[in-house]
Amino acid sequence: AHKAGQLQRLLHIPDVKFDHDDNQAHYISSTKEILHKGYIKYNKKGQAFRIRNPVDEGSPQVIMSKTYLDEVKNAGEDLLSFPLYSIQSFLLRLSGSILPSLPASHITRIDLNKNLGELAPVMKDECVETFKAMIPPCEDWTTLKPWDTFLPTVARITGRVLVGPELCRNPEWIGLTIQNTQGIMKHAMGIRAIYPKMWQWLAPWTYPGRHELPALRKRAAELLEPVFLERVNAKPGNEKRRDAIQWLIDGSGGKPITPKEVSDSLLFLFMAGIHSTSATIVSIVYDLIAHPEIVSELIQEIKSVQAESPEWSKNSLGKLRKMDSFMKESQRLHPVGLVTVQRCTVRPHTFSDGLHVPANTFMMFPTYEFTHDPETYPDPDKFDAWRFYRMREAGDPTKFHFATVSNDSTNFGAGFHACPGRFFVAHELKIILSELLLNYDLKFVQGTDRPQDGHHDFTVIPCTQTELLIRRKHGV
Ligand code: HEM
Repeated sequence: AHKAGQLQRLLHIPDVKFDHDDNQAHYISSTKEILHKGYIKYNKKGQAFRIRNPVDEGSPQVIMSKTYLDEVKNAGEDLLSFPLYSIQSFLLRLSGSILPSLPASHITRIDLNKNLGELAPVMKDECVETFKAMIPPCEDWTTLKPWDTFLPTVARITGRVLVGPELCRNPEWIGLTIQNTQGIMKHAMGIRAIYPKMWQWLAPWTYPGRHELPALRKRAAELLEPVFLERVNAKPGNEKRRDAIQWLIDGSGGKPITPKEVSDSLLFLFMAGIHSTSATIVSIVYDLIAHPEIVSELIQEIKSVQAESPEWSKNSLGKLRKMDSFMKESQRLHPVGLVTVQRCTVRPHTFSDGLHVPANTFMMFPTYEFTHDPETYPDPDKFDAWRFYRMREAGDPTKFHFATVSNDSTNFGAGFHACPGRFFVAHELKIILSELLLNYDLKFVQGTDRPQDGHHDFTVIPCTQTELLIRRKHGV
């Protein structure tokens, strides 16, 4: 009854389907086609459309046109909620998972961003150390799987900034953060496989995997506890550490806070940050190798910036304008998701043009289509490394940065919830790329073909199996 109910309430929104093989598997492998079809047929005319939700048949998804973006950005949390979307779509309250953490988003938005400049040299040191451990120091070509190299690199650099040197290199901590991210997906699927929607509420009592995520969270809190106690018991005059543990403790405003609360917030940040950044750098590396003509210009830019300021800072990283443009173009062509700005309606709502959506509706925007619309990005399928560099030079130099969000550039979301980690990501990627470009040569094992992305539902995954050849540059 529930299933029919929600669908019934959305029947006034046109649905878009496959002309043939309109089945679950086709949705999971080819959502991109459906989004394109609906974008052309409805979104371009300012209308929303509805598509099947392959993992939750009872909750169709509404794909909004750009004309609704400002209204969605301005809507309060009591009307359109991002945390509620995550809770409902990943069944977070049923699997024993962490929940979206407001304090974690807050300290990323405020404290991490305030400290970015000072953290840049620390991030570079961690990158150099990780490369030493991961890449053979050989001046002959050796093979390397970029996913297996850059996932740990990103985990360590991000970890260094979020949890400091003690935990960021602790293999058990790193393992827990990865298992937590994977476990959330696994258990949402597990619960859906066992229970029809109307019986899912039983999962916290009867689902066989219900103890896994809580046990993992408990262990993470135990690992954090000694570091946590050191911080809370530190003498008042001691210099404070610059990391998320400290900011979360300080942000509690003197209210008692437990290691578990802090470690849950940290697990949330690792979930938001590691996989997305790793996938992005792997795509960037593939594009770098596929377009060797841009390498020397990038190296020249790094060297001229470093000649003025040898140590990375907010200012010097900001001067890597060509690199910034190249990164944004790579993300435009190879994003980590086809849709962003996912929201769930808390109560029924009627938009200003009369579109009515009931409570509990999943809505989202087709970012891939926005960033491949020839009216906004001429020749949209062409890789043009300096596209955004030229837009900055010709137009407004404060716009079109990698970390800029606008109604034409929504890979980091939009409005209040737009990714607060995006400025950090821009720094991290520039530091990793500079290290690679200055010290290593790279090429594909066979030919020069860039590996294709994988697609699963709305997720885009760069090929994790491709092998590259790498060698240390002579004499560096
Ligand atoms: C390339 C890497 C990344 C991408 C593509 C990405 C993308 C996104 C997107 C699309 C959202 C949702 C925005 C919206 O719906 O309006 C988001 C939210 C968020 N991201 Fe990122 N992100 C990345 C890396 C990171 C990192 C490294 C961190 C932390 C250090 C982070 C922390 C967060 C947090 C805390 C939120 C929730 C914000 C809120 O609810 O207000 N992200 N991110």
